Amino acid sequence: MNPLVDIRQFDQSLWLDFISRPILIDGKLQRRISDEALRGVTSNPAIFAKAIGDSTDYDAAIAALATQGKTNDEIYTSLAVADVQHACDLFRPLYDGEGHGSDGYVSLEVSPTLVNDTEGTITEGLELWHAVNRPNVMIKVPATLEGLPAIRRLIAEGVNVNVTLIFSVERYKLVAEAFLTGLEDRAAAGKPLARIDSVASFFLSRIDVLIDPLLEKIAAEGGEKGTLAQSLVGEVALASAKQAYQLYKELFAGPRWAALQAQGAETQRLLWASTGNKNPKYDDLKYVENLIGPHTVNTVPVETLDIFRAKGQPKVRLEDDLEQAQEVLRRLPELGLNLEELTNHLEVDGAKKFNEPFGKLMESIDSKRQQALTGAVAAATMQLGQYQAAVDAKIQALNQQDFTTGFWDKKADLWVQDEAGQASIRSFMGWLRVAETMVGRVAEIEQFVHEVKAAGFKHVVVMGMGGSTMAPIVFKAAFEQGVGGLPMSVLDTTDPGTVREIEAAVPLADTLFIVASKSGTTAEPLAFGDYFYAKLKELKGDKAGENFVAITDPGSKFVTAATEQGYRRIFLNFSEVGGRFSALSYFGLVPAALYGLPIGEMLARAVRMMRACGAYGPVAHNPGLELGAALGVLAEQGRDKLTLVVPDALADLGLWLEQLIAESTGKEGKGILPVAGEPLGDVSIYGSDRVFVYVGYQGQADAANTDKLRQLQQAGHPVITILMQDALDLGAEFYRWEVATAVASAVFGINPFDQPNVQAAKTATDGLMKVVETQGSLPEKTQPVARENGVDYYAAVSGTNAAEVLQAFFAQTKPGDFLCLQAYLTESPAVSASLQELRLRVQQQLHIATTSGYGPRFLHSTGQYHKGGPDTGLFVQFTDDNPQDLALPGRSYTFGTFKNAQALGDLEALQSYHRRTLRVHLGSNAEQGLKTLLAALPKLG
Ligand SMILES: O=P(O)(O)OC[C@H]1O[C@](O)(CO)[C@@H](O)[C@@H]1O
Ligand SMILES: O=C[C@H](O)[C@H](O)COP(=O)(O)O
Repeated sequence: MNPLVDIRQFDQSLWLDFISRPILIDGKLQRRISDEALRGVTSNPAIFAKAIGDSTDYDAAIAALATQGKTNDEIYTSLAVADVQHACDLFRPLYDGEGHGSDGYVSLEVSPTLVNDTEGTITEGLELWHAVNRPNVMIKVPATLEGLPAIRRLIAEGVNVNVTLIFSVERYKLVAEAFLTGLEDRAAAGKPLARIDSVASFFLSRIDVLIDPLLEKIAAEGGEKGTLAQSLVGEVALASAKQAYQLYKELFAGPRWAALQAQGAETQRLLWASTGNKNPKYDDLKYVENLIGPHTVNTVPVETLDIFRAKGQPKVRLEDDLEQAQEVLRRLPELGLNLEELTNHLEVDGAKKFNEPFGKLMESIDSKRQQALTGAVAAATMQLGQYQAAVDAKIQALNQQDFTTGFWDKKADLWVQDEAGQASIRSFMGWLRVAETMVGRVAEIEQFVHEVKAAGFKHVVVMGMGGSTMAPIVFKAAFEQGVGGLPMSVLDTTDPGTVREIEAAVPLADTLFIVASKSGTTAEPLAFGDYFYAKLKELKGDKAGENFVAITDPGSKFVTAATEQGYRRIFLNFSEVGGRFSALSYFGLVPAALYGLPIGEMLARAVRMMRACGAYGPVAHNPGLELGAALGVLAEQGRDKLTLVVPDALADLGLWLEQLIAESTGKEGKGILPVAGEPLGDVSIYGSDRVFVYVGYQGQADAANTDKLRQLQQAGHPVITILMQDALDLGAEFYRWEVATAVASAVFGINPFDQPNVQAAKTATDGLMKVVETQGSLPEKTQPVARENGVDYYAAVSGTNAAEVLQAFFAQTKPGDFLCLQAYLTESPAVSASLQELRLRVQQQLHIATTSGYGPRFLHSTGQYHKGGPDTGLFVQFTDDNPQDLALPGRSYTFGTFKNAQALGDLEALQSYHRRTLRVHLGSNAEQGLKTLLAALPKLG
């Protein structure tokens, strides 16, 4: 038995007189709707003042909006509208359902400053109606004399209206009249009347709060009047309500109403407001239990609702003792109390009660806004030596050309001149403002996180390739798991050993799997999804889908598949945001929020960087443009190896930057090669093809790196330093680097948003997989040139043993070349250490840049540069026997075969571009095989 539910049998609807972002996010409001028959929500300026002004819940959003240049009013409206929209969406099933009974509404009030302004109320009422853009919002308009014509007009416009601040039966009559006339105006204009709902909010406790002390004073004076006054104490509000209800019954009967009703009109129900008891002498449920009657609403504060749940006695009482109620109102004048005058006072006071907290709220928003505007983005120090003049000239030229304005206007001719290229560029510029859009989606994502935790999930696995998983990889390394977050793993390889490791490490039944693929067609994430879905099916049968979430573009085939498989949630990203530019969209933010990171703050920092980059008006220095111009000019002058130096915790930032820069710029034989994970060595080992970029933290000494960088700079190498305040600045840095990459691409005259040469490897892999499907295995096309100690060497160079082949392969090196290690192996500290050693030896002996990546991850990242960039790479591919291979459910091949096909396909692609390649097959033990190779490696150079 729950009184909150039982009250429904008396046709009274309970609404909640409160709203705040936390109750929207943490599932509390949803639970009240689903479990406790809550049927609507009302807000008012004082409620928002409490929710926004007295908490830090909205601070990140305020900062982001302030940075966008919004005024205090705009910030308030944006926050309130977002909450009301969110609540409307929670009530939407009720509103749309058969038993809606004119419920499912959320009310939003016009500014309390408009209480005596008819035109202002109409304008703002319509603005809010359009801004919320939900059929189940009610716009709250005060029942002042100036409010009445606004009510009529808004109703005629088809806006649902909650008339607030009604304190007397007389005024209620005028309110109902405004409603009826509004409907008649609408009918006369030939517009439909159905589903235009309105409530008349009659304020109760405030009446007693005003009148009781007056009555008590008279009572204290004694005599007959005193006795009468004593008998009326605490009775006036309820008596007014009862009389109003009788009037309601009269007004919504008879021919006038029948004519409107025939056209589908609904009555304007009475809503009991101000029903939280304010007098400790009274029962807490005084304004709830006594006002239960058919076709009425009571909007109840949280505390009162909880008391009613605990001990409420629902029963129709609204028409009890009607005569006595009349008597109460009739006899007041005998005591010299003029109810009309008194309630006028309540009206003035009511406006004040909303205006004062609203004013304080605006002051608090103002100070938070000012504070946000003082925040600066991390400065980039550029020590460019002999290149400084050329870079400055480029920046000046870009500024003269007003590049920043053109950039924000999406002028594609800043990059390429052909029409098809320009159209493609324009269609991928959604990332420019995606952070702004996501500011408005933070609450939705946080609500999802609560839902996931409430459902008992203990772990998250994000599965995808390239841009769909890079940001989560960075977050996991740069941040500790956040308070209230879930442990997170990322799967971005078809390597069976890694798949097994992840499977063994997570509690399968309690793990949420996120399949992230923009296109929804990338082979790897679909395979990961199939694999773990089959595992979950074994555990949970038809409920397997509960453990799966998709992030993909609208309309992708994957949307259909995920829907059919009953995925818990499908987040639709934005087709105009490309994979490597998607860190600040659902792809980065959903995993970040599940991991417990404050995504609102991260977005606020990103928006701050947007502002610095000219998103909201001209800027003297655009940090993204300046970095991009420097990188572009330096690359054109031969400094095309962007050597990233970072403290340990930021090591994985290199993976993200590698994809962004290499996949965007590495085409048409041009590009910037990101070199990540190469420890800094002696000045003497570096060629004149390097630019060093240090990304670290302010105030955190990193002497080993900074000393070496100083020496490099003194030796004439360009050095760029960016110092973040903390890891949350990654939001800003993602944005800075995205702009810089786009600008550097403009310097090269290329389209940064396509990846034409990635396809070559995919096509070759697809061809090989067809062979696997028909013949059962991959074709073995070539023989090794050398085979030694269980390790096979495949190359175009000749040699009779490992050392000779390695010698001959590396003998092809020219200054300005780079070594690229491609490891299609299970990632492990031992494998990584051997790869590092190989890099180090080559770097020290041949003085070339070295890169290293695990396959197939890099195929969706630096793979573009390998084939599309300049022909300066020496590629060493490592494969093994996949000793721990795994079958792929419903397919004729294993993860291992799939990975082998990817390796072989890419090798074919590299060779078709005449790249210098060496494939080393390490046999059954990759760790041992790498050591064997290192032992065989002769002195180079
Ligand atoms: O998100 P999707 O469509 O699965 O693509 C994954 C990755 O593959 C690429 O398209 C390259 O193959 C990347 O640009 C992208 O980030
Ligand atoms: O919608 C109505 C108002 O929000 C509310 O009931 C005001 O109540 P109060 O008198 O407790 O402020």
